[in-house]
Amino acid sequence: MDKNSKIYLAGHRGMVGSAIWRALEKRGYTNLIGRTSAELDLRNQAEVNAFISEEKPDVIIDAAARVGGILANNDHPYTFLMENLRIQNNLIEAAHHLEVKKFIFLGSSCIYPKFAPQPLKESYLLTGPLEPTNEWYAIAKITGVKACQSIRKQFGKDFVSLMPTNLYGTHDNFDLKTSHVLPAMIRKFHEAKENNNSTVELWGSGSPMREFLFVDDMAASVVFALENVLPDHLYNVGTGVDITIKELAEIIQQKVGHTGDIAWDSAKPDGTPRKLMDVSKMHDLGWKHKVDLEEGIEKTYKWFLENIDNFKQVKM
Ligand SMILES: NC(=O)C1=CN([C@@H]2O[C@H](COP(=O)(O)OP(=O)(O)OC[C@H]3O[C@@H](n4cnc5c(N)ncnc54)[C@H](OP(=O)(O)O)[C@@H]3O)[C@@H](O)[C@H]2O)C=CC1
Ligand SMILES: C[C@H]1O[C@H](OP(=O)(O)OP(=O)(O)OC[C@H]2O[C@@H](n3cnc4c(=O)[nH]c(N)nc43)[C@H](O)[C@@H]2O)[C@@H](O)[C@@H](O)C1=O
Repeated sequence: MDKNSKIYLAGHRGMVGSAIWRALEKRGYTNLIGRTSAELDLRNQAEVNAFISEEKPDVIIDAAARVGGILANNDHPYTFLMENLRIQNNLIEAAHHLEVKKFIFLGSSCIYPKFAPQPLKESYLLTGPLEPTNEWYAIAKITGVKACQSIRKQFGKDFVSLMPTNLYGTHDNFDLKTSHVLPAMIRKFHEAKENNNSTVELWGSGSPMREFLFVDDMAASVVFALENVLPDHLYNVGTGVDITIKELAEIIQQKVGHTGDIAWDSAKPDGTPRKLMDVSKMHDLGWKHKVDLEEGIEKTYKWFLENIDNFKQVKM
């Protein structure tokens, strides 16, 4: 990939988008473009078409989406289904008409069936029912995967989908109503420590298992997909290692230095029992994560402390 290629990074201010932007700059890419949602609402097809036909990017990376943790997904099914369909359809269609050289779509591990064998292979897609707490978001993401696959099949274009496992890291969402579990735990344990070690309330039973990938490793996988023609349309991106939510809580509690109790709120959903990725396809091509969970949590907690006064507000 030519370092002067014009790359439009949709969602460049998000947790993942900002990490991809940093990774591309570090790698020497000089012609990056990004727009905030206030500047360009990707749900609006006319705005997207006008922007893409004016800018004519060589590459589009789609890291823009309506994103949230288990409760936000469960409580706002229409928003997660329709906003994601609109954003990705507008980008994919505009990219197809413009004849971009490459399109990279980011999905999520929740596309796989709730009770699929573990670890999850890419071939398990559409082999069983989805996890109900995020089936709406998952259906939007599956549609994105299929749109990219169909463009490859019908027109031979280089559209590729990466399916990240649960991500976390710098620029994460620490809003407790909409965040994912890892940033929520950092904030809850930190605030409880500041509050003289009061009890921390966490959701569900603590027994579900999750796999966590640090966001800079995710960004490296996107750069890898940009710089290589991947032979297939769909690739899992993760560490291949998972832990229980209870074990995660114990690690974060210790890193943050909280010594109080944990209470598990059984009125909140557990979600899928397990969704460990089989990452052998990406490993075989040469990408592998570098940051282990403990190091990633330390980096994220450091960023949390440095940015405690400016967290993003997420409106649902
Ligand atoms: N976080 C995670 O654990 C996981 C994330 N993913 C996927 O990774 C991608 C990035 O997620 P992440 O960085 O965590 O999410 P964030 O919420 O941090 O960022 C989302 C980005 O999307 C942009 N966006 C949202 N709606 C619109 C819109 N209508 N018009 C224009 N831009 C919009 C936002 O722009 P702005 O800031 O300008 O409003 C923001 O930059 C998504 O596709 C997500 O599904 C997959 C698996 C796990
Ligand atoms: C990336 C992925 O993210 C979402 O799926 P999820 O993995 O279930 O999301 P989560 O990170 O919010 O929760 C993981 C586990 O952790 C438990 N948990 C405990 N205590 C808190 C807590 O305080 N906050 C949150 N959010 N969860 C908590 C929680 O009950 C659950 O058992 C999808 O909707 C979808 O968006 C998607 O693809």
